[in-house]
Amino acid sequence: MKVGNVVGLVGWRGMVGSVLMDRMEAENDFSLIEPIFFSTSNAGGAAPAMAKNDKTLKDAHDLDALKKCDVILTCQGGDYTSEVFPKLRAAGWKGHWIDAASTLRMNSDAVIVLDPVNLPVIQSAMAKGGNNWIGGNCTVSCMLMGVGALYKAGLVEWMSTQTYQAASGGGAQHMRELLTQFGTLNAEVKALLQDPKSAILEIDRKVIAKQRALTAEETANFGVPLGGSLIPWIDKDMGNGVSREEWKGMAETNKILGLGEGFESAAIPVDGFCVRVGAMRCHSQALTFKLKKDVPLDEIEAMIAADNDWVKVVPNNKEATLADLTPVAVTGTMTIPVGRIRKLAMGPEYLGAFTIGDQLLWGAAEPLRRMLRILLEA
Ligand SMILES: NC(=O)C1=CN([C@@H]2O[C@H](COP(=O)(O)OP(=O)(O)OC[C@H]3O[C@@H](n4cnc5c(N)ncnc54)[C@H](OP(=O)(O)O)[C@@H]3O)[C@@H](O)[C@H]2O)C=CC1
Ligand SMILES: N[C@@H](CC(=O)OP(=O)(O)O)C(=O)O
Repeated sequence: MKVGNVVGLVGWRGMVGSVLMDRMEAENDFSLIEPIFFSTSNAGGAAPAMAKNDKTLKDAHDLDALKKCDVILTCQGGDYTSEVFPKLRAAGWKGHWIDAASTLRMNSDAVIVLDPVNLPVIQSAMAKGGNNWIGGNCTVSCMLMGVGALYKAGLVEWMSTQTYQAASGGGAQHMRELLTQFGTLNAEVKALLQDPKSAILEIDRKVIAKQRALTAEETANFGVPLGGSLIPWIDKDMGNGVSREEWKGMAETNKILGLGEGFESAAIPVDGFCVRVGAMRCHSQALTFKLKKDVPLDEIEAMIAADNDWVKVVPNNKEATLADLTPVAVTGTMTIPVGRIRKLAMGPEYLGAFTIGDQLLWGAAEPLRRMLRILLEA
């Protein structure tokens, strides 16, 4: 059935929402829709420049206003989803709900959308009348954009991930906190740094003393210092030694691929450690695969490179890695580089790879934008 073009946009001025708006403008998506802009804080205020006929912000809690939309696209966060979505459905709204928050992801009537990887899963749900389309966890989406080819080819027996996740995953305040900490540490040793004869161990002593002395205010978001350190725990404690971010790795990877519970084929084991590092907005990850058979490296590289328009195989040498396989190189781009691809010492079925993605683009905004296009063009 043709989907109408009245699209309610909630959370459009947040960090994820702003990236989404930029991408929608760049891809001319607004030419296809009649946007209605919602706000949780400024109903009645002026909508942004992309508004067409309706130039006033609507109240994002006004069910009657929301019900007028054919599609609602929200980047407002999980609390908003938990509060508004059930009420809207209970009120009989049958429109399409596209959401960046994790709240509904594992519901049986929701699809985790990442169309370059799981268009068949999306199309099958659409054919059955599905109307809940949820963006995946950023780490999982970026990983599958990079190495989805190996899963599609049925080659993966299991995968282990070791992540290096950026501050942006926590939100805008976390990015600010990281930079503030870097500044504080630099200020602490500025004079010593300017003196080329100063002792590095004295600098080191002053830095660690300052890190340990950071106030509760200076670590309000991460809880402990991140500048010059790392945090090997992301998201909630599942109570069984696994962080929620690590749990999502297996749960969401399989759901995106249409494997495991509710599907015909068994889930593929995915496990590892998720670590917050002092990068700004790119999530990086080192991957270890146990393949089902020994496949030559050149075939693996060709398979990965041909999978989608955004993945880029980076030759496994130092020069190419430093040029193309860092968060600094990838930030703000749609490219998903996959490098350091090599067979590991454990045997010919063991494959290593390293991949990076901008967690606000492929990790959050882009799969939602593309889902909107899929609905509008159906
Ligand atoms: N950050 C991330 O990496 C990812 C986030 N997500 C999901 O997206 C949700 C939103 O995340 P994120 O975009 O980081 O959240 P933000 O905090 O940047 O924005 C969320 C909302 O906060 C309100 N807000 C209050 N003050 C400001 C301000 N100064 N500037 C902008 N907005 C403000 C806005 O609502 P209003 O206009 O109504 O006042 C805005 O829509 C998350 O809760 C999560 O569910 C998903 C994947 C990744
Ligand atoms: N948890 C991710 C960011 C995020 O929002 O994830 P999710 O969409 O799964 O809640 C991180 O901190 O890097």
